[in-house]
Amino acid sequence: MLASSAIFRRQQFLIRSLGGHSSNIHRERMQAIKCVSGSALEADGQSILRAIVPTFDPFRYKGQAGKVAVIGGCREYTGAPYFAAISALKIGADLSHVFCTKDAAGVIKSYSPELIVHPVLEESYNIRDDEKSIISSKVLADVAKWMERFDCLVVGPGLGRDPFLLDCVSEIMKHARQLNIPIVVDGDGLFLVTNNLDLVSGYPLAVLTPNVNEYKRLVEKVLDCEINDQDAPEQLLSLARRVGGITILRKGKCDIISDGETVHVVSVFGSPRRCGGQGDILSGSVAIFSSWARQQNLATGDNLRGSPSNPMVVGSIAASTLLRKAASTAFGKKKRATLTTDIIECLGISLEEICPAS
Ligand SMILES: NC(=O)C1=CN([C@@H]2O[C@H](COP(=O)(O)OP(=O)(O)OC[C@H]3O[C@@H](n4cnc5c(N)ncnc54)[C@H](OP(=O)(O)O)[C@@H]3O)[C@@H](O)[C@H]2O)[C@@H](O)CC1
Ligand SMILES: Nc1ncnc2c1ncn2[C@@H]1O[C@H](COP(=O)(O)OP(=O)(O)OP(=O)(O)O)[C@@H](O)[C@H]1O
Ligand SMILES: [Mg+2]
Repeated sequence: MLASSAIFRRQQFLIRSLGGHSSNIHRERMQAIKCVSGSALEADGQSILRAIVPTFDPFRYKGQAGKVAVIGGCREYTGAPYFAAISALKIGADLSHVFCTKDAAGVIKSYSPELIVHPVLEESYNIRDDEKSIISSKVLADVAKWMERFDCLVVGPGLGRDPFLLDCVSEIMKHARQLNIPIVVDGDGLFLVTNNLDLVSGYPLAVLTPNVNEYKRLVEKVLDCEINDQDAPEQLLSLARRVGGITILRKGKCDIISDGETVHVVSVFGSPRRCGGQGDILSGSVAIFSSWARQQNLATGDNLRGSPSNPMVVGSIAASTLLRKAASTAFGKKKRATLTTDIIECLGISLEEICPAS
């Protein structure tokens, strides 16, 4: 049974209690939220993982376990899109694509023959002003012809901040949204979205995965205030509501997840190493887990019993739980030498310990 129902009802009550009043009662409720952070708000990530990971079935064909695409990878950053895309595969996706710049494509291909790499994005330095309009249309067409096949896009790992490239990515996001394709936004995708909130506002299939820095920019832009660590769940709830009920996974010592309706915390200990790339593993993981949660909802026409009703929230909890377990296992083996690739190598065994393949 997922997420002990008494705890879940209690947290639903606490969240419903957040009404934006400034009364003493409201203050007390805020205190209650603070106190339950890490207890009643703690998600039962392992049960959620067991509920959404598909069983092996000889009648399933390639693609049914998930097809994801990462939009990212430029001259500077080739590791981030690789980490996101390979993590989705290692968890169990059937196909993982990367749409990146021409400079990055050869490098990313050389990391892994498993990834399908499309060298379609362009940066300003490579094109003339009079070419921009035609190239922008071509970039969108090159991605759009694949789009309907994907169960989820991850926008942003290693994308860079070139203005022309980001304009093209905005068009890609608008197209994905028209087709109702879920979008996980991370890294430089968050830079883009924070300055263009309409790209995700009111889209229930969007998940933002900000780190401390990215969250600060988002809070300042949307709520026009500073980060409030005392009332972190409450602030995240307000933020997710303000952006129209999208899901936000705030990364940090505890990962906090909200869609403006519920708040969940994943605080199981991961690793003390803070090497770059762990957030990229997370974004690729959210993509595949939320796809599986969505598939289950669509197949059964129902929510997973006892778990949050929003598949994007379910996928975020699952991803955070697995990443932390894999990071802990990798650190147990490699200690100070633990790197992101070591954590990726531990994704499979960590998932196996929670939900065995047979
Ligand atoms: N191998 C690769 O290819 C990887 C590529 N990556 C890609 O890089 C791109 C940019 O992503 P990002 O994470 O470096 O950008 P952002 O969050 O703006 O940080 C920038 C700077 O802000 C600071 N800072 C950070 N945290 C802070 C804190 N808590 N509190 C205070 N300050 C803090 C810190 O700078 P410092 O102050 O230490 O000099 C940090 O360096 C993006 O595309 C991403 O996907 C990564 O995925 C890694 C692996
Ligand atoms: N202080 C911390 N203690 C424990 N775990 C943490 C801490 N900060 C982050 N994490 C974990 O590391 C994961 C990645 O978060 P992080 O803040 O490093 O993302 P990021 O900065 O976007 O990473 P990347 O280098 O890939 O861009 C999160 O899911 C979280 O579980
Ligand atoms: Mg990041």
